[in-house]
Amino acid sequence: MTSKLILLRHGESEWNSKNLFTGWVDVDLNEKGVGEAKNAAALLKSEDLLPTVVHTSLLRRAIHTAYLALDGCDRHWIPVRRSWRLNERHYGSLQGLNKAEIREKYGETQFMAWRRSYDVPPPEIEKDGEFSQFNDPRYADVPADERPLHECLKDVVARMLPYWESDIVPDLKDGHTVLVAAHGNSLRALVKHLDDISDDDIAGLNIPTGIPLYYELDENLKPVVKGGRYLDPEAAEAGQKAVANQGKK
Ligand SMILES: O=C(O)[C@H](O)COP(=O)(O)O
Repeated sequence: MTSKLILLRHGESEWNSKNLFTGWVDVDLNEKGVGEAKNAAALLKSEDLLPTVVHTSLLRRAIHTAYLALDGCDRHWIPVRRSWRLNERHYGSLQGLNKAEIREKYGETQFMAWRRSYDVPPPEIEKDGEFSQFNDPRYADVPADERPLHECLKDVVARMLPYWESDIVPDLKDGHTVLVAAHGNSLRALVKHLDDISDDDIAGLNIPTGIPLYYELDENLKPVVKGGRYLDPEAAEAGQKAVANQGKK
């Protein structure tokens, strides 16, 4: 028996369009992002891929996207599970800063090391800084020494995988069609795991906003088709290029 897993990065956010590093800052979708989330619903419906359970992060852009995508295919009533472990990568002291300005100031190599290297985290954020979430009540249950002040992708893999194993895998094994509505880098971490992508090669993988990526998984929860399948491959390719080029304008 195979399992059905749908990964969905939130639609474009207010800060995506302003080209700002976002990370754990809780910004909402912009109008385009709302449209993308509604379009994701249409894509799911057209393939009869109707989720029976949804997992989201604790950030409103993913929560809002999940709601719109589910509402649009009449699945607004399914069980929802949320975890900080699906949050975007914590972008440390870069949160709130403009990507093009950071690229200009530090150069392409450092900029890309912070964005896409596997194990170079951006600088730590000050705990009480303007864009810090250290004292946000939604993370009160996360032990203080596990509440990140910055993260590289390796850190995201380390905090996301326990949730995959403890909460998502059991739903897949129970036969659910699982929707994971999350973020560019938490989904890169999950795709790295699913497709067994090397630490070097993951640098080249970008996830577009708002386009469902469907994986059929075998009994060992390995993809039947490596890389899965975007429900709108053309739009996904354009979206991936746009993400790759962020900071260049
Ligand atoms: O947190 C952010 O700024 C993004 O949404 C993900 O950014 P990245 O593609 O620059 O890693």
